[in-house]
Amino acid sequence: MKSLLEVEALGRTFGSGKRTLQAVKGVTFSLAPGEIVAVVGESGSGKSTLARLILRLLSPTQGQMRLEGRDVFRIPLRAYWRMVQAVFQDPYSSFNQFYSVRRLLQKSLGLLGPLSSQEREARIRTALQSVGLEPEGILGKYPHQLSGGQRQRVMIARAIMLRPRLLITDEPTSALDASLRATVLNLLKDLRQEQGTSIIFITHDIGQAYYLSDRILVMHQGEVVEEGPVERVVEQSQHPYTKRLLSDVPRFHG
Ligand SMILES: Nc1ncnc2c1ncn2[C@@H]1O[C@H](COP(=O)(O)OP(=O)(O)OP(=O)(O)O)[C@@H](O)[C@H]1O
Repeated sequence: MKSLLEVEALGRTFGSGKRTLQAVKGVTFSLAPGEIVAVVGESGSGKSTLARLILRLLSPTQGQMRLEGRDVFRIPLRAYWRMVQAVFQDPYSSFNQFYSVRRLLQKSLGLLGPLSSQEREARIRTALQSVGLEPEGILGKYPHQLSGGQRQRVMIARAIMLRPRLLITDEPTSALDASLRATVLNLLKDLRQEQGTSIIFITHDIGQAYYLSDRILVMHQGEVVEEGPVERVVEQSQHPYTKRLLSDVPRFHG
């Protein structure tokens, strides 16, 4: 199958001289349309830097990326963000606190160009309902009036409202309790099923990666040390670092 995204020898260095830190090193992988790939690794392994590079919030110091065969850096940013959207772990810092939920969502819809007001309202309502939020109760509220779980779901609604080809999620369930966590994971599955969205699911939780993804990339100190179909990586991991990550998850023992 033709790839949606190809990432080739991607790298990012911070600082210079003795203080140089290579946060992402030579990362190469591709993502098929409708595929869910988990990126797992401990804190500091470079997962969020990789997400920011793919989203073009940060420039790489090495490597290339192609989206549907096109050099990513030749695609205008607005057009790129119509195709590639993200959900981060801390929605509070990503929202303008002075905007109501309605205004936040309308602003994002601006990326799609002119839409009729009925179309805008319909997209916003459908997106909120699909993350289990009642539009009437939430549209007039401001970020500080929402719970952490509600903010996280508004952020997911905002991303999926644009119907991106690729969704990057960075610890999207970290602010949620167990039942909402399951809701969000199932929502991501449905999104792939119904719209064929590809997903890069970043997590330190290998259990969630196992539940949701087709393939896993294991990152350690900026590099991908192991990659493969989820069952293979979990059941017959090759790299000592992956084995160590798995040994921290009680339910995978035996
Ligand atoms: N803007 C920056 N300037 C300098 N160093 C940075 C910057 N951003 C990230 N780093 C460093 O790059 C390394 C990788 O960080 P990154 O946030 O990508 O890891 P992570 O795997 O996402 O961790 P976490 O799970 O804690 O979010 C870390 O050592 C971090 O301190």
